[in-house]
Amino acid sequence: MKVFKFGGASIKDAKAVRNMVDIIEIYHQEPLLVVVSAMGKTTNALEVVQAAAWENGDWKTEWEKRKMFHDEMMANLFADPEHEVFAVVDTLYFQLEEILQTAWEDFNAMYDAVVSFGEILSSTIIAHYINTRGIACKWLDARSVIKTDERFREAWISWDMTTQRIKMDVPMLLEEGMVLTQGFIGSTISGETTTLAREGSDFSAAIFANALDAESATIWKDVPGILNADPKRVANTVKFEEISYYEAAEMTFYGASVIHPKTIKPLADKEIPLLVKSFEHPEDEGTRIHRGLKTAPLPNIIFKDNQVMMTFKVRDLAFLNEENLSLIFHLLNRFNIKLNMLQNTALSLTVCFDNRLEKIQEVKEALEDQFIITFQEDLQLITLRNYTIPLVEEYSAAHEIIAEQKSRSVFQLLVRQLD
Ligand SMILES: Nc1ncnc2c1ncn2[C@@H]1O[C@H](COP(=O)(O)OP(=O)(O)O)[C@@H](O)[C@H]1O
Ligand SMILES: N[C@@H](CC(=O)OP(=O)(O)O)C(=O)O
Repeated sequence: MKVFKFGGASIKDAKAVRNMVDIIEIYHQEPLLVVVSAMGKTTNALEVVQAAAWENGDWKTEWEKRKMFHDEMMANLFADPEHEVFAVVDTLYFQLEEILQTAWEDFNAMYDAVVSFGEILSSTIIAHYINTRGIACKWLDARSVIKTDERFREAWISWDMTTQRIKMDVPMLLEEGMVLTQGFIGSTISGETTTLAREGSDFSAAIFANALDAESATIWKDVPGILNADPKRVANTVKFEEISYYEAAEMTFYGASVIHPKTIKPLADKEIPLLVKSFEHPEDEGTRIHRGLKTAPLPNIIFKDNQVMMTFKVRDLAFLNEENLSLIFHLLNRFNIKLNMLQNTALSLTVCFDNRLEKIQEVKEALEDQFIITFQEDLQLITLRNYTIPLVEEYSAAHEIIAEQKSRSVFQLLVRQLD
């Protein structure tokens, strides 16, 4: 069996959804599980709705716009205005409005309950539409099989339970037709909705592929495959025909946003190839990520925006020893901060991480007694993997460099973010 994943860009309007189903039509004769994300920018919109509702502000204006977006999508896809999908989606709207009017104690739990509706709505509409195209399609609520802990907004998978449930439920459904489910969402043991962190639908596809021992997982994107850089930022990019799991894992770690970083491991563990293909040109080869390549890795350029650099300096002239370092790392881990670069001297440690709301304040409050803490925002991290000297010179000359670091294959420049 195969697993496909279609992200927000591939289902951003009715034309895109029709194109997605054209692709499915080619493959649905063999067992197929399809994971979808929310349509277009719905997740961003629902984040705004939820934040407004949390503050008892005006959530209705943005929500009405999102409802209209989905209504227009359905009007475009379903010729029959009496089609049952309209009533089903109305019920979902009603459920979400109830959630938005509930008094929540935990911001993150409320976030997951609300934002997950992006995927629930898209999968409901698309499953009905696929059926109208004469393809048998079973809708699966991913929350019934993807089980997680209670870290709302960035939940961790309970692997044993998830694998067991997928193995128990999905093969039966696949006997009746293709299965359509949601990326990004799961639930706790007690049934509360969780999400796997932004852009987590690629990871969901990898989880399903792993549990079902799929022959391959295909992620359909608006690019021809994995390129040596984001084509939105760099001209004349080159597509990789194939790369190793190792290369792909490193690229995503440093911030190549084409695939979610957690996607690679579940596939590599079972040696399931990952194909990244263009939904605009489905006949083209795309990029194949698999095991054991001997080819020399090519240079690639990766950008990470909105970085903060933080320096911890000892308060006396005692050196920054292992005990100090472990205290800092322990707290960074507790606040779920992933370091993108780090440097140390005898008296200080400098780290760089994604500048997310409240993180700087949390770290400062926790460690200010022990260290002098300074920080600088609005930075960009540029990672040049398998770099060449001319590439380093080109990027160094074009930016104001705040810090830099190099190893044998990776050159990192922390620079002031250009507008
Ligand atoms: N190395 C890269 N190769 C290809 N695309 C990249 C790369 N790095 C970043 N991207 C960006 O990833 C985008 C596709 O990912 P994303 O927008 O998350 O898709 P979706 O949300 O539809 O799953 C591309 O449009 C491109 O701008
Ligand atoms: N809809 C979620 C999950 C996701 O992965 O989306 P996409 O596949 O469009 O990146 C998000 O926007 O974060």
